[in-house]
Amino acid sequence: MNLVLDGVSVARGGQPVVREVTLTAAAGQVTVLLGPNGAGKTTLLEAVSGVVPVRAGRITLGGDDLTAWPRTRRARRGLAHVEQGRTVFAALTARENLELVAVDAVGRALAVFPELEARLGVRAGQLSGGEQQMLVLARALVASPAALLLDEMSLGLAPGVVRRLLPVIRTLAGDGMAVLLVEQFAHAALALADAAYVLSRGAITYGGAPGPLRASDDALRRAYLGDGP
Ligand SMILES: Nc1ncnc2c1ncn2[C@@H]1O[C@H](COP(=O)(O)OP(=O)(O)OP(=O)(O)O)[C@@H](O)[C@H]1O
Repeated sequence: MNLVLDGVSVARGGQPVVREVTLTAAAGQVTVLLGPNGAGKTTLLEAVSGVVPVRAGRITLGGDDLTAWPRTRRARRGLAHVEQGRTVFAALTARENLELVAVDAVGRALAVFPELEARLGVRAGQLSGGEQQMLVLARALVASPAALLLDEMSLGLAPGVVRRLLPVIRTLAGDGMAVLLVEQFAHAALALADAAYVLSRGAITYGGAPGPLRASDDALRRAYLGDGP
C-alpha cells in the first residue's frame, strides 16, 4: 500500500513548521527523508501517525483518507511509527517484547538478528543501544505493518551498529512494506533508499531518485539550505 501525503501543513505552538508537503512512500520501497536539524522531519512523521493534527492537506494509505482519524485507528489500518529514542518495553525481557507482537515472533526475529538469541532472557532496558534497536526493528518486521515510519533509529549508535541495522530496512521493504525513514546518516540512508526527499525549513526542496544527492555533496548541501538540488 502506498502512503501518500498531499499538501500537508502542520503548525506547532501556533507557528507553521511543515508547509504543503507532498510526497509518496511507495509500497515495497525505502523512502528517505533528510534535512537539517529543526527542519520539521519529526513533526511530519508525527502528523502522519496522528500524534499532532495537520492544519491542511491529506494523508492516505492504500487510498484510505486517514487525515482525520485518531492515532489508534491509523495503527489498526497498518501504520506503525517507531519514534525517536528506543521504544522497547524496558521492564520486559527481549523475548517478552517480541512475543507481545506475535506468538511466532521469536523465531522470525532470530532469523534476521541471530545475535539476539543469547539476549532473549535479558530485560530490554539492560540491552545495549544497538541491541535495543535490533529489538525495535525485529518487532516491526514481525508486526509487518503496511507502512512503517522510522525516526532517526541510528541516534546515539556507533557507525558499525548502524551499518548492521540499515540493511534490515531493505528486508522490510522487500516484504512489501512502505518504509519512510528519517535518518541523520545521509549517505548511508541514500545508499539503501529507492526515493529521497529533503525537507528544509518545513518545505520539500528535493524529491526524486537518491542518485543526484549521492553523486554530489554540493547537491545535498544546496537542498539542505533550501536552494534546490
Ligand atoms: N512540541 C513542540 N512545541 C512547539 N514547537 C515544537 C515542538 N516540537 C518541535 N517544535 C518546533 O518545530 C520545529 C521542527 O522540529 P522537528 O523536531 O520536527 O524538526 P526535525 O527536522 O525533526 O529536527 P531534528 O533533526 O533536530 O530532530 C522546530 O523549530 C522545533 O523547535
